[in-house]
Amino acid sequence: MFRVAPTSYGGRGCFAVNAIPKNTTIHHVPSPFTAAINRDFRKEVCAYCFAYDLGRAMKVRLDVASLWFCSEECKDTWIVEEDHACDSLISAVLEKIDVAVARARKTMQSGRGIATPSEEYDVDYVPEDIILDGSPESAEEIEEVWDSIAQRIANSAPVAHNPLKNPMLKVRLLALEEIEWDLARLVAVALVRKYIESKPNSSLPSHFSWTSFYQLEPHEVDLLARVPALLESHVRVFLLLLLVMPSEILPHVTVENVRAVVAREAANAFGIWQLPLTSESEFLGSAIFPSASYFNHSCDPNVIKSRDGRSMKFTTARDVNPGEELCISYGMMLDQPLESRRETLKEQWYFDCGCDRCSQELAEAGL
Ligand SMILES: C[S@@+](CC[C@H](N)C(=O)[O-])C[C@H]1O[C@@H](n2cnc3c(N)ncnc32)[C@H](O)[C@@H]1O
Repeated sequence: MFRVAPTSYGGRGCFAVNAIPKNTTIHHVPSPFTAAINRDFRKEVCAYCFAYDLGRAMKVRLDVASLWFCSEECKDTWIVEEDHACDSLISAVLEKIDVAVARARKTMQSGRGIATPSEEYDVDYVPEDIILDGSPESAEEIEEVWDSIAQRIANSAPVAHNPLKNPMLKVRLLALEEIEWDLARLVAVALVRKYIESKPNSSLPSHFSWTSFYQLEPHEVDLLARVPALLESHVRVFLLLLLVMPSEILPHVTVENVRAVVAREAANAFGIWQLPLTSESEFLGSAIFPSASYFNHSCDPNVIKSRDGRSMKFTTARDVNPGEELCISYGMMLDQPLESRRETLKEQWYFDCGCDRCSQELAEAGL
């Protein structure tokens, strides 16, 4: 129905191959490649269908990992579709992250100082001066920070059951901030998918494919230019994952792969919003649906995106001609005047909007 091809103004986009009538579902993605519910909502949002009941706690909890569900059915379906499809590694890694972070944060809060996050960590990679000094000012500085992290890791041999050499540093490292904790979960699931896809005879469905995810446009430099402090967060997430990931996934916990995820999460993730969607809806988390990330934004979109449970659906808002680009709206800014609309897009998605409506309004304003 549509194909992905280059646009004249903003990378690749989706173009109708044939005429498409209004109200046609042109794309449906059953489940995210990776997603994370924001920490504040973890107990209030179903980890399978993303239902949110005005702040009421979900009734059903998975025994391992901090995952709550609105029903036994959602829990059982999540176990089969998500966890079993990935050798039960998703629940295992989420549990390991949560135990390590929660324990380290408790230790920090209590001021007790020394913590032993887990006896089972078999790596002792943590560089001693990991708490970065200042913010990166250019792409080169970002490279330098990651190069130095990668080098130090390459130089420190993993030692099985090494006693923690610098326990306070590890506690500081593991006591992630809320958004880092969410990001660690999102990155961890992506790396589990990568590991599963790399196994011989892997039969993961295409929406779980790391290869497809990797083809998305990275936005690391844009993101760090806007929020430089996130570089330290990315490094902390990387080091945490090195410390907690199970041995079979550890080879995939590389600087390159972790950067690949955080760089693609920016500007490609879809918000998980409270439904029905209104300007008052709570922002519950983020999800990545790689095949849906090729839709560019238009301030006069011909496609409506909608979430149904954990799936995303894309439906034409009007009749579309063959060859016409299919565009969605990235956010709720369409009612705003030209200038503030363009500011929002620049601030949140890092681009100067090249859509027809903006071009026309810019020309009318003599800009
Ligand atoms: C989710 S991706 C869309 C697919 C992207 N064009 C690609 O090639 O991968 C979002 C990025 O596409 C570009 N983009 C999307 N809509 C645009 C628009 N209206 N004007 C200019 N660039 C746009 C921006 O670079 C934006 O950060």
